[in-house]
Amino acid sequence: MTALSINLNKIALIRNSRDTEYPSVAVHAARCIAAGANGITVHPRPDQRHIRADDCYELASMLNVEFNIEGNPFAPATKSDRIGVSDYPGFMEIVRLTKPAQCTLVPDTDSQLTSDHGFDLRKDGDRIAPIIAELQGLGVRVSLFMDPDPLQIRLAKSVGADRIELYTGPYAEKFGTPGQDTALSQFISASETAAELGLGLNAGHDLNLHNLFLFKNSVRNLLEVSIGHAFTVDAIEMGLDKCIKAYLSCLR
Ligand SMILES: CC(=O)[C@@H](O)[C@H](O)COP(=O)(O)O
Ligand SMILES: NCC(=O)COP(=O)(O)O
Repeated sequence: MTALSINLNKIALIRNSRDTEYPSVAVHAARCIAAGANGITVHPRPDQRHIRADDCYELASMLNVEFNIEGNPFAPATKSDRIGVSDYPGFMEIVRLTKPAQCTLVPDTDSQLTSDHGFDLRKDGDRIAPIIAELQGLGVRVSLFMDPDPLQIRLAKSVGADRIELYTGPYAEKFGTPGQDTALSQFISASETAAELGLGLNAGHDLNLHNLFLFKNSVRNLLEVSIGHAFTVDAIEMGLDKCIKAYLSCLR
């Protein structure tokens, strides 16, 4: 079964647009879980534009499903500019304090609009390896955000990752166009490389109710998808419970 992990970034984005605690990220997480979500994902960025360090602490204290924290391991500590909002202690400090089931390392720069590429481990492998070892020493499963590049996936294995998360933006972009099958074939071969190496396979970014079923039924051994952007809009249109069930039905 492929686990559905709901990314709550966009709920936090709405919350942060006013000086209020509504909507509560924790309450929304509980509602997603009650509706059948298998996990919760957050991506605390240094500017705390959406998910804050405080959200991570609260979620870590309450979740009874897999908690996946995504981010750049080199993201530095920053000062909060909002009254009542804690400073951002640095990505690795958040993970040390919360010890989630899984940490997905993502090579985002601090100013990026969103995540839009995987690691280049030829460049970053040497400095990522000790971080992976530290997290695993804390009992945290480590996944690396990767492009569907077999060479890079082999390097992910060599630096000790437990899993990779395939960045599915390029697949989503080509879905429904003449380039769809070529794009998908890259992810299929990447999944076969991961399976050959014994790397667990996750996937995420721009997955939705239109493109998820084909992806899930094309790649091998997909363990988890993390979905937030499209899910949030779909839930507004369909209702949360119905939306969770619609996404789960794509994963059966
Ligand atoms: C790593 C990834 O693809 C997403 O999980 C990421 O969290 C999206 O970040 P934003 O929600 O800030 O666009
Ligand atoms: N890792 C992908 C994720 O958590 C959510 O990505 P998106 O569905 O918001 O594009």
